[in-house]
Amino acid sequence: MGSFSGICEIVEAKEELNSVQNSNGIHQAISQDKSRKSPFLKLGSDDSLEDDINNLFKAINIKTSSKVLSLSDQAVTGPTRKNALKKPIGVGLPRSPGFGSLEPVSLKQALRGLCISQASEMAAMKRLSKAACSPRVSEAGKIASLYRSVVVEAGESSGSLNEVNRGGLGISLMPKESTSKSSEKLPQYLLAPKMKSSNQSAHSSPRFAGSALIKNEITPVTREVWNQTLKTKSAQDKKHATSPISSQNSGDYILVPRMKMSNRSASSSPRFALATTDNSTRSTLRKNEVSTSTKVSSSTPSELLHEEKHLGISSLSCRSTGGTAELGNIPASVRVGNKVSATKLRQKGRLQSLPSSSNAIKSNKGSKSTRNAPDLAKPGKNKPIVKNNLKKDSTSAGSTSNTRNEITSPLDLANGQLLCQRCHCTLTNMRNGTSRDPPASNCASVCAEVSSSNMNSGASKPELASNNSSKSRAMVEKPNKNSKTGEKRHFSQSSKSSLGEYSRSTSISEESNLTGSSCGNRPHMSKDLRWEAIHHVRKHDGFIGLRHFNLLKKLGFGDIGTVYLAELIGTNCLFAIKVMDNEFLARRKKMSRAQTEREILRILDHPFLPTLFVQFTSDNLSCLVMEYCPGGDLHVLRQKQPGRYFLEQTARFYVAEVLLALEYLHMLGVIYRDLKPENILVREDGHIMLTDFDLSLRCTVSPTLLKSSSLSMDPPKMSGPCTGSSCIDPFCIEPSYQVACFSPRLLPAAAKARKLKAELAAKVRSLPQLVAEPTDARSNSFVGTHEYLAPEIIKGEGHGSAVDWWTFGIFLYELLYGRTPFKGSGNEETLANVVLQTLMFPESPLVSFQARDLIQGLLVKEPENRLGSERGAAEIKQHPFFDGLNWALIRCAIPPQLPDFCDVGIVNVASQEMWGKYLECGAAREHLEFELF
Ligand SMILES: Nc1ncnc2c1ncn2[C@@H]1O[C@H](COP(=O)(O)OP(=O)(O)OP(=O)(O)O)[C@@H](O)[C@H]1O
Repeated sequence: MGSFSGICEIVEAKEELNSVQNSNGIHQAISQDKSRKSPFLKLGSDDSLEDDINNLFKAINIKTSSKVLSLSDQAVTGPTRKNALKKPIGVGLPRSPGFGSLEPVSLKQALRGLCISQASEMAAMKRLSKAACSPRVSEAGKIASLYRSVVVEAGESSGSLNEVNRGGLGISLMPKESTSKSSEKLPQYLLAPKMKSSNQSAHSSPRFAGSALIKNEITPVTREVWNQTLKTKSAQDKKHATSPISSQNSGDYILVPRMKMSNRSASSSPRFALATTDNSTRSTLRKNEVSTSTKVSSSTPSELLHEEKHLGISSLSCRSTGGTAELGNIPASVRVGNKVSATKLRQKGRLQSLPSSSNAIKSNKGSKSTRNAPDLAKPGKNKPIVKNNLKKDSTSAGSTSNTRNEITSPLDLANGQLLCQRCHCTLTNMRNGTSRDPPASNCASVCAEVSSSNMNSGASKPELASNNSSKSRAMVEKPNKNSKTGEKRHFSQSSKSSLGEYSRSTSISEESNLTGSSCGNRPHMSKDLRWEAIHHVRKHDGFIGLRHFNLLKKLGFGDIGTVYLAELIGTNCLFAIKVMDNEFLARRKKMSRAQTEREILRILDHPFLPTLFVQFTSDNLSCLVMEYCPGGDLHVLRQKQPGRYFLEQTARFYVAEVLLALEYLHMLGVIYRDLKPENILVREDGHIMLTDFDLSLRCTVSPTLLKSSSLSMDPPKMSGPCTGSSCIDPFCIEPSYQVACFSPRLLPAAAKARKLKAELAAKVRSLPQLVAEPTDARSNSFVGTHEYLAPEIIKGEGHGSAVDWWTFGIFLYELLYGRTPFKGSGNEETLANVVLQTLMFPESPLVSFQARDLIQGLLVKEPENRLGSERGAAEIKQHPFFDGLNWALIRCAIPPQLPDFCDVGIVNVASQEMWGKYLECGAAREHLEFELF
């Protein structure tokens, strides 16, 4: 009867099951059934034999069901469970005439019914197993999503944590070991088909493992995940406890592993955030190193000492940090990075144990004087026109080296300071109340601002972070309250133009850069925290001067001044300060050069040109505070290459960036006139920076939009696979100079793509072009460097912007061949060669036809026939040598090599009065500057 099936039966059966489970015996079950007088048993109570059989069947059913239930009890809930309970019983009953029927049944019928019942039972068990598995899987999914959510939550501020723990989560849901162990206990017929498949299948095996079983299996693994998560979290928490600021930057501490996964991110321009795995990792570590050094240089005692002495320049002292003890709290990736940094720092510390004079000399390795040392031995090598002896100072060298050697870690946690991995600023422990200095909160806001902006920027977060880490350092230390001295007066006497005022005035650009805008007036650097740092100092002290900087190292010296690496006191901001002695300049009639440079620097805003942060005059020293480039210059870099020349792809990268810089300068009406590898510095990210504008010529320029009709003079194209410039990869290596017969056989699709690309490139070429070439500019100055002088300059015919394309040709030649094309045994011979000698290419190294063709086009002696003379950079950019290069994305491209960072040496200048002693001027390859008219 149908009326006896259903919930009632199930409920009854369940109760029975509990009893059976407890009693472990059929007889007991039967007796209990009897004693309970269940309705089910009542049905067959009239016939003793059939009654017994029924009881027997029932007991069997119950026992079998109990197994199912015992296994599935915890796993199966709700409807599934009901079905599971119902079916083994409910299925058997209606089919068995004896069960649920008042009609008497024969033994045969009963036995048949038993068979049917058992078969049904097995089928039901199978179904149950499926039913049990399915929720299990979904529960596993739930657990997975739960963990995900937890992990996401834990790593909300750190994307890479998510990555890391997602990996862990995946593993946690595949408890192979426990699965196999559990499986061993199961009947073979249940296991075999399931266990052959994946782990997921193993979960589905009819072990009827409920959620508890799943939990048991997963727990050991998930515990690991949890532990990892918690460890990371606790490390973060501790960091947070150390500084609330760090919470916003916490993600940075795990950027290292994440960045390993990223493709093309920070290492190109940090700002533009693209770099490969290795590059980004290297970049990160190197940034750590740099930041470490920076941190060292900004140690508080030094600054206090500095403040006490009221000096613009002081010896540097460093304290031992307690960071090592705290490293356990830092994620491994960070620890590794910092270990590397610390190790390198210690090495640097050893280096710094040399007297400062040695440092100065060492540091000048990359400077012009030292760079040309090998060349000086050669006959006819240009000598500097003005070269003062290098002033050596050994004052407080010992103390400096000692203190530097004490440094162990950039993470100064013991002192409540952390080095922010995002902006490399020092994070002061605010939560512990150790920070009482207003600038700390300023840093907090600065960091918060950058952090939040970075957070908001989605995928580009790490890249932006790495960008800021390399470029920006915020201030945290307390201001120099005693520094409002004479310099302030200087600042109040602003003078913008006259040389007389120049010697006693202060910054023009300081005002323009800082007033009313914390971001300065350089859009491409607007996010740079160095603006904030300078702004803060100026706001606090009312001015900014030499006394606000710690000199760390002499970077080099040129014709008109000496360049130092300097740190803005109380911050971790590094700058290159060019210091020029006004008296010296006036004496040597070089004031105008200095002024030209200053004026040009003030208007620059380009990724491949220096940013002038501030300028001021202190004690008759004119100072330009600029971006610091830690990678040395291309002259030094070239010397380090095998064969002392660059590979063509490398050279192409550098000349392409230089070309963009020159194009920009020309658009501003600046003819550079002094292009040479020495003036091209390598940034931390491997991109270039064109410096040194004291020989530049300012002129007017009228940009012209050339229509397609006037662009018919496309340079001859070479046969080669890549003829288009539509590739999104700025440096996709599709050598257009590849000879067709060496090309791999092309698939039709590839050929089609190439054709499309070529067509697109043709269309791009036919678009109107903006040409801003100062073609009318003329100068009769005899300026430049002998080997780079254009023929028209030597001949004194007057020159214009085409001289930059000549020097560009010499520059490319030198990068590719390791020497300049017209170099003679002496300056005279060199000049004669430039005018008279035909351009020759050495057989070795092998250089592509395209490169040689470009050089040939540039080194045309008549400026009017020279490539670029008509349409400037736009013309040159279209040369096949640059085919396949995406100019718009070049600053996002991965540089050919990352620079070796110079040691942050220390110049121990005892007092500001000694600045003059450190001002040296000289030249490596002789600069010529004779105003003829
Ligand atoms: N921003 C910078 N970052 C790192 N190093 C720099 C920076 N600016 C200059 N230098 C180093 O200082 C040296 C001298 O600088 P610079 O050439 O600008 O001085 P100069 O007196 O104008 O020289 P020149 O004789 O070419 O006119 C450079 O060769 C370079 O090594």
